[in-house]
Formats: sequence, C-alpha cells, structure tokens
Amino acid sequence: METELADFSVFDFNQILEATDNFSEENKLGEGGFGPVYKGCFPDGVEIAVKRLDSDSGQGFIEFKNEVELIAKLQHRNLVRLMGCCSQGEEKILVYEYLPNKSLDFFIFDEDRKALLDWDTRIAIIVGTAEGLLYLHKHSRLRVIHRDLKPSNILLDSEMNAKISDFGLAKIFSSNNTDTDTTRKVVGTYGYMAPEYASHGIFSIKSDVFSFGVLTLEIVSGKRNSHECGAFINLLGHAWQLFEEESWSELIDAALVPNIYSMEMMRCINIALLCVQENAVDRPTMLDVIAMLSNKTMILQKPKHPAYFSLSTAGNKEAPTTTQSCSVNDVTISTVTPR
Ligand SMILES: Nc1ncnc2c1ncn2[C@@H]1O[C@H](COP(=O)(O)OP(=O)(O)OP(=O)(O)O)[C@@H](O)[C@H]1O
Repeated sequence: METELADFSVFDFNQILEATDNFSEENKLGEGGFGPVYKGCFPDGVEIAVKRLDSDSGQGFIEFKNEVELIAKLQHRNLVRLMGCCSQGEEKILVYEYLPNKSLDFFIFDEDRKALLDWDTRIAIIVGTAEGLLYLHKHSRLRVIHRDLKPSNILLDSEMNAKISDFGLAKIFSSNNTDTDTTRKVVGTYGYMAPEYASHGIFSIKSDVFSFGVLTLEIVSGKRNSHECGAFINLLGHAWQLFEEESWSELIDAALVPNIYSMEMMRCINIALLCVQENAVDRPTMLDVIAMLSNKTMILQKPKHPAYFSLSTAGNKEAPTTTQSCSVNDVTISTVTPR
C-alpha cells in the first residue's frame, strides 16, 4: 500500500523488494557512509535509487517520515529528487530519482573519462552546484547545510547537469534536531571539510562554501585535493601558490586544451580560493559566489592563504599532505559549546 502525499510517497517494503529484486547484488550501485544504494525499477518503468540506511537514526517511523517529508520538499533543478521513504521494523529506506550518468568523481578523476568534460560542461557543473547550494542555504523553506559536499555527491543527469545528493541526511542523523551550530557526530569527508568543522564540529553555511571551493579547484585541475598533490602541500596550497605567482594556468587540467576561456578559468580559481580561506568570515556566501561567477566584470578580491596551509612549509615541495580523503560519517568528536 502506498500513501500519496502530493509528490511524496511512503512505499511499502514489498514494493521496494520487488523493485530492487530483493536488494540483489546486480542492482547494487555502491555503498556510502549511510549504507548501500540499489537501483530499482517500479512496474510502471520508473527507475529509482534506493538508499538502505544502515545505522538506525534512532527515530520512530512518524519522526523519520516527517523529517524525510521535509527534505523531499526541497526541490530544485540542481538537487536529486527525494521521491519518498519506506520503513519497516529497523529498516529505514530513502527512495530517490535515478540518475544514469553516475557521479562527478567517476569522470573528473579518470584519465580517459575526464576528456568527456569540456570547459563548458565543467563550468555548467560548477554554476549548477552553486545554485543548488544557494537554494539549500537561502531559498528553501528550511535552511539546510549539506556538510558533505564532494564530487561523489554531485550526480549527473543524462545531459550532464549537476544534481546535489545526500542533502538533509546529516539532519536525520544529527544527535538532536535543533538548529545548533555544533554537532557530536561529524558527517563529512576529510579533504573537503572546513578546518573549524573538522577540528571543532562547528558547521555553518561557510563550511559548505569551503567544500564548494575544494570541489571547484578539483573540477578545474582534474586532481583530488589529497592524493595527486603530495609533492605540493595539498591542492589548496598548490593552487594558492600558483595564483600568487601568476602561474595559475599550470593548475588547469591538461585535458582542457588552452583556449579562449582562460579568463573564465582564472576567475574560477580566484573564486574557489576565496571559498577555501582559513577564516570562515573571510569566505563569501553562495550568493556572493553566484554574483562573482555570473558577473564577468566584477573585480574579485585577492584570496588570503587557504586553510591547511602552513607558510613554513610553503617552500618545501616535499611537505606531506595535511588532508586525507576518507569518509568520517561515523566519527564522533566532542561537542564544542557555542559562545
Ligand atoms: N540517485 C541516484 N542515482 C544513481 N546513482 C546513485 C544515486 N544515489 C547514489 N548513487 C550511487 O550510489 C553509490 C553510493 O552513493 P552514496 O551517496 O551513498 O555514497 P558516496 O557518495 O560514494 O559516499 P558518502 O556516503 O561518503 O557520501 C554511488 O556510486 C552513487 O553514484
């Protein structure tokens, strides 16, 4: 039985079992920090992605359903649509629209596939992600901080438009549902987490802005913030140094042949570096970012040095990386009391 609430549905567990062929291995799309994701298909041909949450959110069905329903109301062309949920016993399941083209990391970090992303596609992904994030921060009825923005959470539709996934999940799993700015459970991934969030659990729209900056530098360079820049502090420090030396063109992905867009690329790097500045107050808001991206004549500020950048190691090309890429959805850290 299915309860219809406008465009939100509470699905029966049997419908989900049938759609995913009993959560078969063949239908498994992957596994994230919240649990495995399966492809499914309803009898009417509608394709879905089913996220089987593996750690109990601690909520009862009504509370879970209410929370999911609120998240499902967040609808924007750059957000993956949450179609509904299902709960039976300990099982808690989220049902999303299915996106056929996998996630951004599948393309951007692969030597062959990255060639499929020309500059027009990349800038459209950057702008689309910025718009989706602005909607979460400002224009949606709820104010949502994503907390885990990264290439694997940017899904691509059949026309390679960016769709942010996993938004609102941190809220379901947070220890309480009040709008506090600290958390006992860090939901995020090293390499994309702002320093104040990684070390003190303090999150705000500015911690998402930081992740957006890292993501943008990765899209422009085709390199991960952690692995491939071992010889250069990390991607952020490397990008900042090149920008300071006016050698920013060295950062551009070799798959993007030098072309007439170089001014736009430079502006993108500048904007990304403003987003990854160490102090949250110095970072722009997503509204500022969109204004800077769309107004090509707006004069951009000079970025201060990025987070995780030590001036003492700046000249040391052998300096170890200060970030790692690993999901810390289950890491618990001590709560910091807000002042
Ligand atoms: N709506 C969807 N349509 C198609 N594939 C999806 C959808 N949602 C998730 N996937 C795929 O399922 C896999 C797992 O996704 P999930 O978001 O749970 O994990 P992740 O992003 O890899 O890690 P994390 O939980 O740390 O964010 C990924 O390969 C992702 O591309």
